[in-house]
Amino acid sequence: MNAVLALDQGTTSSRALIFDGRGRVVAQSQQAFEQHFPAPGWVEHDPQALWATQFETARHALQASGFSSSHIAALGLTNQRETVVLWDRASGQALTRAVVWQDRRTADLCQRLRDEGHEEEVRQRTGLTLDPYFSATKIAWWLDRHPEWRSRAERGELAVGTVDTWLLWKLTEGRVHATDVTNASRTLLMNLQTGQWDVDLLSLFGIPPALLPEIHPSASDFGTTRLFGGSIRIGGVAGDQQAALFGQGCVAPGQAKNTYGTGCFMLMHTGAMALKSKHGLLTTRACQVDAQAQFALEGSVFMGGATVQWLRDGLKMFQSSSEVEALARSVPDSGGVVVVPAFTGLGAPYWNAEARGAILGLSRGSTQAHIARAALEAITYQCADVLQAMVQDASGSELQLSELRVDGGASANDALMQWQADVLGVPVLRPPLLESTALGAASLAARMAGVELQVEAQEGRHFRPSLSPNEIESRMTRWHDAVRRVL
Ligand SMILES: Nc1ncnc2c1ncn2[C@@H]1O[C@H](COP(=O)(O)OP(=O)(O)O)[C@@H](O)[C@H]1O
Ligand SMILES: O=P(O)(O)OC[C@H](O)CO
Repeated sequence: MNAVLALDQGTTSSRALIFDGRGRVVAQSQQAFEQHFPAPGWVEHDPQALWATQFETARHALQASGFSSSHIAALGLTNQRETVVLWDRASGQALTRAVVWQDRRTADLCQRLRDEGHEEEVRQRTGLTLDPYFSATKIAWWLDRHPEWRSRAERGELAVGTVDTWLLWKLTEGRVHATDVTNASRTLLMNLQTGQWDVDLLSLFGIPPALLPEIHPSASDFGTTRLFGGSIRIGGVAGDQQAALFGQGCVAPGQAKNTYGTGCFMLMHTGAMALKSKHGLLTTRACQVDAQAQFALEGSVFMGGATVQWLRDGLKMFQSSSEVEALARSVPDSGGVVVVPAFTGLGAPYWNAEARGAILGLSRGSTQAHIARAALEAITYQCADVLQAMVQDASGSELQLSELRVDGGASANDALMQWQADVLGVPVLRPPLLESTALGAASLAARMAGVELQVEAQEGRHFRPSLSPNEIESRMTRWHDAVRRVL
């Protein structure tokens, strides 16, 4: 059988999808889990909840499909990146909650390392910036506060990993402690060129090598799981944003996608070339399917769909995220209101961990609808800043961005996509299947199992830009003025 099971462990939910040989979804299951906010700026997940929801969704999807494990050619795993888990190798139990990518508790440590002059060296070696977003300072934070954990880590009794590594350990019942290059490239510990842990970086962050998993290409042998009745081969692992890039078919230099989930993550494939950004973007690994390393430029925006969650849960404007579209469309414009959703600082291209959110331009006539519209526009402006940086970085090279492919939960919002095309001045293409992340993981696994998915080309929806260059400029100027104020 050519069916493939994809597990997508995201920031707010775990999903499992079963694809047939043509890349069609034959069954799926999704479960949300609790978000923990123990202190301002802290975000944690219970590792056991990540595993339990992921395992349950896989079981449900298999049940719903009517397939048994013998029908599944391979399993592909994709995950929220940077989030780290620490566990005891003997018991397989986590020592503490996972520290999530959005968590800002290590802002001071990052600042200290910057003050000591390490920023440039870290950027050269990893392609990343010294920001609490990435895994290394989160691990250092644990070991600095728990000397006994450090001693146990040095003795090889503990294991650390991004979420893929934790789930692999669970799926293989402790037989495999591994990750792939895309996930490892988000830790601040992997040398971008060699694709291996960098001993100087391990020493800079004080991380014992015995804690870390092996790094493999994204399509490779990650062992087998026997938890679903038979034996299923795990053939693909990738961070969710790189998996989406692969799933959108962006495998050639210049092809780009933007995923609108909790955050927004725009990635442009740059082929075998690690393009260094001069405009605040990250250089990262794209999915690797053979011996050749692949690279991408990335702009990470922390508050994407999470801005809509805040309107829903924080301001109680509506019950379901999808209601934001009608509310925002009920006014012709934002009435001069600008929302800067810097709730957890600002990511690319600003990289400011201290900035906090603001609503500007309020008048007596401002309503919920104006704020909702301004919040959606803020998502599009943040992505426009990233695209602008990407175009500047790519100028002078052969990379040409002619359209932006989109996916993720919030890309279902037509208004958001139209306003996005408007401020980008570039067509936005939305495929019929928004689950590019899971499809990417499935394609990697299928490839490893030798059963390439024959995905049928299907017409997506195009959103074409409709604003004049002057209008784009005036909106972006107003946005940049607001950003300057929160910085
Ligand atoms: N119609 C919509 N308009 C705007 N935002 C939406 C819409 N539907 C979902 N969202 C937002 O998209 C996010 C969920 O997308 P998803 O891809 O499932 O995220 P993740 O993988 O980060 O968990 C949530 O933040 C939600 O508020
Ligand atoms: O879980 P998502 O889809 O919000 O993605 C999270 C990113 O991987 C964080 O870098």
